[in-house]
Amino acid sequence: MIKTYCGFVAIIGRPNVGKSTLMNHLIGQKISITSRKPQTTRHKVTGVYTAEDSQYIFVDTPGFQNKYLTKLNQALNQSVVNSLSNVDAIVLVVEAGIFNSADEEVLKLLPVNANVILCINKNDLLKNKDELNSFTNSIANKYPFKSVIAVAAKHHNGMEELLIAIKPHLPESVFLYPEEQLTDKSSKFLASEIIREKLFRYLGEELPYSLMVDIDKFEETPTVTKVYATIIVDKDNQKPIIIGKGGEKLKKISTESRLDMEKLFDTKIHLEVWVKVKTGFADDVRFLKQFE
Ligand SMILES: Nc1nc2c(ncn2[C@@H]2O[C@H](COP(=O)(O)OP(=O)(O)OP(=O)(O)O)[C@@H](O)[C@H]2O)c(=O)[nH]1
Repeated sequence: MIKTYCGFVAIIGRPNVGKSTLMNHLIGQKISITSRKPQTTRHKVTGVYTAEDSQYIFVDTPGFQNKYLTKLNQALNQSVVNSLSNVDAIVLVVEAGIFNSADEEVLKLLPVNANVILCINKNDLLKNKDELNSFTNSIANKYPFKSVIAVAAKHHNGMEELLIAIKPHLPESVFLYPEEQLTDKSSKFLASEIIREKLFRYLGEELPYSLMVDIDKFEETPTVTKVYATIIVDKDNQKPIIIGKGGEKLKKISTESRLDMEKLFDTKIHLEVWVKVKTGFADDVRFLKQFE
C-alpha cells in the first residue's frame, strides 16, 4: 500500500490580498465544492485539490470576518484562533510590498506554534528581487513561519512551490474526498456559477438584480456533456439587455461559459442558454423552492 496524505488548510489574509484568486489557481480544474462535507470536520470546505499521494482540503475559517476585524471582540477572536488550531496548515497571504495594520490584525489571530506558511502574493508588482528580499526580511520574523513563498496567483506563478511547501504538514491519512468525480448537484451548481460570472462581467451595471440561472439539464455522455440553462429575469425589458443587439451579448456569454465549462469538466460541452421572463418570480416562494 502506498502512503497517502490528506489535511485541512486554511487560507487567511486581509481583504484584497488575493485569497480567492490564489484558491482558484491552487485547485485549478479539480475544484470540488462545499456540499459534500466529510463527517470528520466542522469546517466548511471551499476546495479540494488532489495530486498523486496528497489531498489538500481548503477550508473557510468560521467567524473570520476580516472586513470587520478591528471590531471583533476578544471572544470572537478566540473562536477564530480555535478553528485555526484545528487545521493542519495555514497559508497567510499578504500583498507584496504592503504590510499594514489590517495585516497585523490577521497576524495576531495565528495560534502559537501553528504550521504557517507566509505567502507573498502579487510579486509581479515589485520591480526587482532586491525589493522582494527587503520586504520579505521585514516581515519574515513576525512569526516563526515554516516557509516563505513568493507567488503571483493571478499569473499562476509559484502555485507548485506553495503546494510543495504545504505538503509536509499534511498528515498521513486516506483521502477524505473522491479524487475526481463531482456530484451531479455540484456540477450543476458550478455550471450555473460560471454563467452567473459571465453575466456579471458582461452586463455590469445593467445587470438586473432579480436574475437567476437555472440548469435545466446536465447530461453526461462519453463524448460530450450537454448543458441546458435558463436565465430567468423578472421583467420583459430585461430580456433584450441580456440578449443584446442581434443576440451578440448572449452569444458571448454562452461561448465564454462553454469554454470555461470545458476546462472545468475536462470534456466537450454542448451548451444552450435561454432567457425567460417570469414576472414576480423574485417574490414567489413556490417558484424559489424548486431551486433549492
Ligand atoms: N497584480 C496582481 N494582482 C493580483 C494577483 N492576485 C490577485 N490579484 C488581484 O487582486 C485583487 C483582489 O483579489 P481577490 O482574490 O479578490 O482577493 P481576496 O483576498 O479574496 O479579497 P476579499 O474577498 O476581499 O477578501 C483582484 O483584482 C485580483 O485580480 C497577482 O498575483 N498579481
